[in-house]
Amino acid sequence: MTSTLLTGISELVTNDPGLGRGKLGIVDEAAVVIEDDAVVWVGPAAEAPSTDAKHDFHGRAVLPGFVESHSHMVFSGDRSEEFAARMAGEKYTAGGIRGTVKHTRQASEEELRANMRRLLDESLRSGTTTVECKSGYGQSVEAELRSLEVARSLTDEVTLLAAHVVPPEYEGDTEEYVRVACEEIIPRCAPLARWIDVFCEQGAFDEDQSRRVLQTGIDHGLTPRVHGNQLHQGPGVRLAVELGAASVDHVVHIDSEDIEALAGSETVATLLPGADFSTRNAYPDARGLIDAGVTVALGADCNPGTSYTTNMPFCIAIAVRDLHMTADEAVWAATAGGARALRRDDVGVVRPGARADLMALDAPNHLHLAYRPGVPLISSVWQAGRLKYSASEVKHD
Ligand SMILES: N=CN[C@@H](CCC(=O)O)C(=O)O
Ligand SMILES: [Zn+2]
Repeated sequence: MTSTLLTGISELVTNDPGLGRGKLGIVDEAAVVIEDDAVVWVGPAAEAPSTDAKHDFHGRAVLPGFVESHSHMVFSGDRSEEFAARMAGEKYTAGGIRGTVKHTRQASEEELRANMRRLLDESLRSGTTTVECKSGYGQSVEAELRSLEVARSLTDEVTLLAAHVVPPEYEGDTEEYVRVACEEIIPRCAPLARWIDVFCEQGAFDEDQSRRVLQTGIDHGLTPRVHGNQLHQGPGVRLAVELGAASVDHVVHIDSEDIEALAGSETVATLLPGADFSTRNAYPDARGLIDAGVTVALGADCNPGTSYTTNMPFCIAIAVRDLHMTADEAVWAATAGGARALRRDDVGVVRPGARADLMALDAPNHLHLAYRPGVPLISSVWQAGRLKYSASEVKHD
């Protein structure tokens, strides 16, 4: 077993208040020792133990890799025209998902896998080392099975989004599609997933239909997560809390009772500001949620309809500028918050025993993630103890 000392760290974000300052557990002039895929030591560089090898970050800030707890990366097709129409004044509706269902059903498994791999590589280059991925653009037994096979070949965090939209063959008969989802899709697909999700929204699935889908998933061993309150005030948040969901995601159109329900629960509120940006939706009341004691995660929500970005630093910048989160809150939400939303304690933190998922910034501290929006600050990314990405240098001839 080779031990490697990571040193030259101007500021280390550990997300463990027992290791350093504040909620981010910051250690200045820090070092980290990794062995195989795990962190084995964290502390001030001056106290670092001797190791077999050494890597110098030359004064960069180092953080845990981002934990993306909400993505839809198994799809085919392009909806740039829909985006352009929205920017020209059209409203986003759940119906746009059907176009992606059509293309995804027509694509080969290899095409779907190549597309997801491309998006995962893109995520990694912007610092993301853990990615949850949903099905939901198949909406038939065969197409959902294929989507889940693709997702689980590339990530451990796989979600069966059995009810994302009513597919064209059941148009006008949502009840019949919910029956198919509960009696056919979920029983066949559940062994391939960890989570069950539903789009609880006007134009998608109502409270009762969403409850049946989630409960069927629970009966088949899956843990619920919910798309709720994205486009309208509705029952999503309260349903998520009632069923003990790990997370309710979007939570834009909420009231004080929703906040109260979340504050007294184990359900994380996952904010997806990239989707609100690209749909010209309102932004969620992050301050109201955080100040009430709700655990908040940030996700990029990569999907072809509402948020075709994998870039967590972009979401952090919006969260700070427009959701009025502090940079510390936004960085925590994109790392430890995402881990909470996935009920994981081995990622989103840098402490002994955690998986060695780290990123170095071309910056002296984490504030630069919000302070320098749009700038590719990610200098290198380590996943499970291996250097997976290193930014190339500009050539000066
Ligand atoms: N809101 C539902 N699902 C996706 C959008 C899917 C789509 O438009 O293709 C989301 O998280 O924003
Ligand atoms: Zn989504």
